[in-house]
Order: sequence, then structure tokens, then C-alpha cells
Amino acid sequence: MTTVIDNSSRSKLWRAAIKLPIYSVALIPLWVGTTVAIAETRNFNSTNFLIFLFASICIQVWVNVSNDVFDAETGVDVNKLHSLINLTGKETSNFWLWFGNSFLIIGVLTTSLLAFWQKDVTLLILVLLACLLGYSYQGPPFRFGYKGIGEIICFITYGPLSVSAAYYNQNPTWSLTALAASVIVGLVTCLILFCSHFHQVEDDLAGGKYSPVVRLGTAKSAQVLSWWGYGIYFLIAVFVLLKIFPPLSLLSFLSLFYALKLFTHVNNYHDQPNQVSNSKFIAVSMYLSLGLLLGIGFLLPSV
Ligand SMILES: C/C(=C\COP(=O)(O)OP(=O)(O)O)CCC[C@H](C)CCC[C@H](C)CCCC(C)C
Ligand SMILES: O=C(O)C1=CC(=O)c2ccccc2C1=O
Repeated sequence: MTTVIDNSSRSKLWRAAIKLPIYSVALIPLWVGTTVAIAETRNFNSTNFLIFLFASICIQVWVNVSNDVFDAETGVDVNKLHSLINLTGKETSNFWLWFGNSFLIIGVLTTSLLAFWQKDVTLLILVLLACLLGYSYQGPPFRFGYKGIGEIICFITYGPLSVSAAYYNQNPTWSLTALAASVIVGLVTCLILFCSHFHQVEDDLAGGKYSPVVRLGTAKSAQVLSWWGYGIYFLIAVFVLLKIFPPLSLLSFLSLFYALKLFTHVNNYHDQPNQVSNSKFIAVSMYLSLGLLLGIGFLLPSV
């Protein structure tokens, strides 16, 4: 059977393929790491911030484009109409691979330039480590995301590695507050990835991808999601009690509005792919509001 796609559906598919909301994962670690550094040093290097933001966005383009290329090879994306490869044809795979790789090269070169100016390779090492782990999530021969350990990689890369890199880019040393904040950012980022698996169980199983949701089943995964989410707020409260975070970090609790919406939605529709497919975007709203408010909580006491 041939699926006929009209122009307006096609432009919707292209918008979905570009995944604009997902680019928040390149912004929030940078925002949180930078606000902790500003709170501790009362200095802000806007040039370093903007250059690293540019590098992070380039690297995120590579993550997204190469994911579609690698997933087309295993067949897990056969029903994902907004995969770049399904939109433009299998023969364009090599083009997209190199399109993505050029963004990776630009991102790494830009980070190298920053490291060169700072006369310190730490930033570059952190970013290279994140990229290597990012590749191992989706690229051959590793494809760790297919083995159900993608969430761990996601936590390390978008949490401790990215937030520490952003902090180090402003203040070349280590900080307990930045490390604690990176744990929070990492845990919320994994929550987005976890939510993205609910509607893909059938295709993932067929393509040999054993995501945590495939392994646990959707009902148990929905419960895990709620515990995981509440655990994040509990951890923020613990960091405040231990005085690692300022009391104003509790502003991030306002994001509970999206968190509760997410937990209810996924618990109601975990086994209905059409209904649960938007949970990833509710998770992005929770992530964005939590991350932005956490950063504001760090900044306000130093204003
Ligand atoms: C592409 C990713 C998830 C989507 O995967 P999946 O194929 O399961 O879902 P779809 O079928 O819906 O597409 C993201 C994977 C991210 C990876 C675990 C880690 C990447 C790390 C980056 C290189 C870190 C960037 C650091 C920068 C911000 C300094
Ligand atoms: O396309 C996706 O589903 C995701 C892409 C992506 O880059 C990312 C990064 C960090 C956490 C989750 C996700 C996705 O879910």
C-alpha cells in the first residue's frame, strides 16, 4: 500500500524531523552550569557563553541527524514518517551522514578554539567524551541504546559532562553545586528520552531495540516515570537542606505543573501509542521550566 502525503502534512513532517523543541537539551546544561558559575564568581563571560552555545547546537544537530541515519540501517524507524531518511529516500543516507558529521566537526573545532584561548584542554576533553558516548548510543558497532542502557549514557552526557563543561567554560575549576545541579539536569534529560520510547514499543521490538520501556512493559514504565520524576524534586529539596543549593532553587518546583501533567498523561495512556506519543513534548516542557527556574534560583541571590 502506498501512503500519499499532501504538502501540508509534508511540512508538518519536516517540522517534526527538525525536532526544534529537543534543542532545549543543548541550552539547559549551558544555562544551569553558567548560572552556578555566575552565582559563585559574580562574573559572566558572554563571549565564552555564546561560542559554547553555538558549538552545543552544532553537536546537537549531529546527534539528531545521525540518529535518523543509524536507525534507518536497523529498520526501527520504518514507520517513523518524520525520519529524514523516510522523507528523502534511502539513497540520501550518505548525504545525511556527512551533513551531520560536518556539524560535529564544526562543533568540535569551535570547542577546540575555546580550549586554545583558555590554554586548557579540559573543556575539549569533556565535550569529546560526550560525543564519543553519544556515538556509542546510536552508532555501529555499539548501539548501546538498543541494549537498554541509553538512559545511562544520556544522564552522563547531558548531566555531569555538559553542565561541568558549561561551568568550566566560565570558571575553570570544579564545584560541588555545579556537580549536584548536573545530576538534576541529567535525570530530567533522561526522562525525556524515556518518554520517547512509549509509543515505539512494537517497532523497537521488531528492530531488536530493547529500550527500558520494551524491557519493563509500558504499565511498569509509567510507574517508574512517576517515581523517577518525584525523586528529582526530592533530590532538589535535599540539596537545599544540605545548603548545596540556595533556597530559591525551590522555584523549580513550579515545573511540577508540567510534571504532574506528564505523569497523569503517561499513566492514563501508556499502552496507546497515538495518545502517548506527545509525552516526550510534555517532558520537554517540564525540563525547560525546571532548568530555567533552577538557573534563576542560582542567579537571584547574587543580584
Ligand atoms: C537521538 C537521541 C535520542 C532519540 O533516540 P531514539 O532513536 O531512541 O528515538 P527516536 O526513534 O524517537 O528518534 C539522543 C541520544 C543522546 C545520546 C544519549 C547522548 C548524546 C550526547 C551529546 C553528544 C552531548 C552533547 C553535549 C553538548 C550539549 C555540549
Ligand atoms: O528524538 C528524540 O526523541 C530525542 C532526541 C534527542 O536528541 C534527545 C536528547 C536528549 C534526551 C532525549 C532526546 C530525544 O528524545
